[in-house]
Amino acid sequence: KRRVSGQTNFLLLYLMEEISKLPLPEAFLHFLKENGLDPLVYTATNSTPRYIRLKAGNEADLEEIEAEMKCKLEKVVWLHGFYSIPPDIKIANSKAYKEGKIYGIDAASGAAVTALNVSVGDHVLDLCAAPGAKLCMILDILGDSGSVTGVDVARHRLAACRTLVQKYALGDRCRLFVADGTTFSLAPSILCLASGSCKAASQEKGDIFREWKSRRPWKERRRAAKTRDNATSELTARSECPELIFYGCHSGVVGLSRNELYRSTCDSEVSSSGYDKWEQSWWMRSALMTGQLNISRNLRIGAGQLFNVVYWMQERTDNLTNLQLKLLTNGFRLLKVGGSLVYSTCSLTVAQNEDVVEQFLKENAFAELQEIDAAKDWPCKSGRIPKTLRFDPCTSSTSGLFVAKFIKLAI
Ligand SMILES: C[S@@+](CC[C@H](N)C(=O)[O-])C[C@H]1O[C@@H](n2cnc3c(N)ncnc32)[C@H](O)[C@@H]1O
Repeated sequence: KRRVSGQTNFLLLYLMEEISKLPLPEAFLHFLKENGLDPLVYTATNSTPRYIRLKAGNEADLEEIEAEMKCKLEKVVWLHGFYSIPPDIKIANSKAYKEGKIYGIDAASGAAVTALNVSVGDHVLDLCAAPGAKLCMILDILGDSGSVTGVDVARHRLAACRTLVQKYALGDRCRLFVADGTTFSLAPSILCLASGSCKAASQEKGDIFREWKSRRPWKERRRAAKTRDNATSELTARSECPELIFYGCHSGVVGLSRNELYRSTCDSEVSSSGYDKWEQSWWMRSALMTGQLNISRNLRIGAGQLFNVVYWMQERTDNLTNLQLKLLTNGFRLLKVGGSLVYSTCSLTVAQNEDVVEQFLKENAFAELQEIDAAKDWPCKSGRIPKTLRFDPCTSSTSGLFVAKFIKLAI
């Protein structure tokens, strides 16, 4: 069985190799041109290095890690704590990875987190958090302060994120909700816990959150399953009932009653008790651009479908643009006045990036684009809107990313 699947893989690789030698279809080249994209993004052989981040406190083990992985960890000079390794090196089997000393995260993603400028004590909201590379980096920077709320609509992906924060022992100040980010509306619970009135109220009730355990009591599991059932049957139920799948002992959840935790935030409260920082990242390139890549290659086999596919791409792009706008708008609502948010996508299209930013600024008078000071030494260029950034995969040696940073001026 193993031999057959090995032969199939070999055949597939061979076919992909042969297909990639064919020229890209005209309509696809036109699409790339409209978006200012170099076709090399799709035709060049992938030599982008892999990046790892050394978890804070493990700097002294660098040589030992290199010896064990049998490769040099090249310091990324423009990004603190990041190292590059050749693309063929697998980190998953290394001792350093298993012990949680290193984790894989693209340098451009690391730059997006750096742009957020997380400071001690910040309460950060990470919308679209799974699988959690950025969330881990934020928790690592925060150390023994603040909190991070991670939200993702895909339960299995957020479960992987939970495994990650536990593996890296970063979960103390983290809570994870399966929820629709377009309607999520819970303030950082740590603020509620800090206020004496909430504490007193929670002590009066029996139904309070105790220390998180992977094995939940039967009553709680049944309640979670019920929430899940509702969530799959109705979108509104999913958005209105976030499912808490993990919380650390200092995340502010322990000691709260369910009512307190699930109390929605009204706009007037947000100005003082909303999130300090907010990060939203999007996987458009894997969902859309890779789709385009595969499709474009398939098209070379069946060019007759070209127009259907271009139409499909357009329709899909429109839907995604609307969803991104909704996510941005809701996240901005939960942000404290004076707080900042970073919006990043791995899409390289104008529709998913500059168009979303432009529309968002039009609809939100109190949002202002901010210069990302740290970026002056980064291998990126300006997006079509000043102050936005683009990491081009061809020139930045990263997987590519668009980054925009906003500040909330008022409510
Ligand atoms: C590129 S991934 C995010 C990567 C992540 N920030 C990281 O650094 O590892 C995009 C995520 O958005 C999530 N997502 C899509 N639609 C969403 C929605 N409406 N609300 C919340 N999350 C959503 C997907 O499930 C997916 O996990």
